[in-house]
Amino acid sequence: MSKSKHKVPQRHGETPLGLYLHVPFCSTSCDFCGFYQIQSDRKGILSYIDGVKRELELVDVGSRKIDTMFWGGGTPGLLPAADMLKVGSSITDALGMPTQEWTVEMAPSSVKRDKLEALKEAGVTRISMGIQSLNERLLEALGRQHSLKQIHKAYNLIREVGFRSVNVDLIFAIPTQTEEEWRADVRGALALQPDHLSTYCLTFEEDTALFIKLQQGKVSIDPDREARFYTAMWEEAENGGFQQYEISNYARPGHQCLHNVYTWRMAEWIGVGPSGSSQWAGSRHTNTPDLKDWLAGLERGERGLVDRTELSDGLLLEDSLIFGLRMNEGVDLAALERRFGRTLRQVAFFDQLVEEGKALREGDVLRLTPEGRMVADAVGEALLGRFG
Ligand SMILES: C[S@@+](CC[C@H](N)C(=O)[O-])C[C@H]1O[C@@H](n2cnc3c(N)ncnc32)[C@H](O)[C@@H]1O
Ligand SMILES: C[S@@+](CC[C@H](N)C(=O)[O-])C[C@H]1O[C@@H](n2cnc3c(N)ncnc32)[C@H](O)[C@@H]1O
Ligand code: SF4
Repeated sequence: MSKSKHKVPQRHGETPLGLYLHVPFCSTSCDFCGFYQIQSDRKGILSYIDGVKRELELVDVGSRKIDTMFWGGGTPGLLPAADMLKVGSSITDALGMPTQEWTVEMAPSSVKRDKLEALKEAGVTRISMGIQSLNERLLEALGRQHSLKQIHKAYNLIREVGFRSVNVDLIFAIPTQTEEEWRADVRGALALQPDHLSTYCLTFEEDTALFIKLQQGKVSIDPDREARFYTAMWEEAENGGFQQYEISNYARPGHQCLHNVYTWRMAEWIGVGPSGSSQWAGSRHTNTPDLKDWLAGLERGERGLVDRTELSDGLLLEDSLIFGLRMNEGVDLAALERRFGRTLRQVAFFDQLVEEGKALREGDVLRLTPEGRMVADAVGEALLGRFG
């Protein structure tokens, strides 16, 4: 596979604009999950649908179109088909259809034919399914509701209805998981023949069941084991013909998640729904995470924003470098110089990364080597504050 085939086209002119919709409902609470989610009930769902419509009335994008849309959660796929269609048309009536990509996250237990058909009819192009593992014991260790049988059934149904791209998510370094079990999970996921694979190292999020186990000393974190699992995944994915395009993401050519790529390139996005985050209109801001608080704010005619940070060129440059270096395409220092008016091609820190074998320089492009990608978090931390 040639590298060029993996390139995401660069947009010229306007910065791409994305819309993220947070759907906070779940039917269960997984032991690892720190995302804002609540148990679904009819009253909550109806007030949410109304809230999304109201929030969109407060978002003014002028004549701009949205390029990508991502419905994450929570479990967007938990909404009944008719409700998904209502939310979808509130968005497309207000902002138009996304011009390039529309992803909806589904958990295997929420996948139903009528929902998939409704989503396809509405214009969804990409389904992302959190399978997490193909090992029943590990699914249980994660507190997941679905079985292996449900994964296969849900995946086959998604393929039958037919979407342009299908992603599956896997988690690794789960307590008690062996390296061979992890390799088997990657091979098993690739055998499904998805277009995209996301692999996440298990993180212990505060207030989750697994975090409590960590505090009680019942499970532990081993960075060396995580590094071994990371390398194993890399080998298995490459053997299976998948190329990494970002630290956690692999895709067949032409199937990278554009919504994510644009956020890593520091484009603009608007987050709608409780806990939705935006990079928009000169600031980074997050909606209040609580459904009731979010609705109360909308009643008063406001989006209830918390954590507001004004965007500065320094912040955007720093994040363009941190997130850009996590992608295999790396960063084009000359392009960033043009965008931010800063000298970047002669920065000693980048030369040092090259000397240490952590990065490669090809003309104006700086990208991490495999060794560099293993320590991408540390590289990112070292970049903090350098350009602010
Ligand atoms: C918003 S979540 C959930 C999507 C969907 N509700 C589901 O469970 O299938 C998106 C993905 O993030 C990953 N994830 C969430 N919490 C994680 C954690 N603590 N450690 C590693 N990966 C995590 C999982 O792979 C999950 O599928
Ligand atoms: C975790 S990623 C990818 C999930 C999956 N692996 C895939 O490939 O579809 C989900 C996307 O949702 C966005 N996202 C997640 N939570 C968000 C929030 N609260 N506000 C805004 N965007 C969010 C992330 O920035 C990212 O672009
Ligand atoms: S992983 Fe998905 S299904 Fe599980 S609690 Fe989190 S959002 Fe809900």
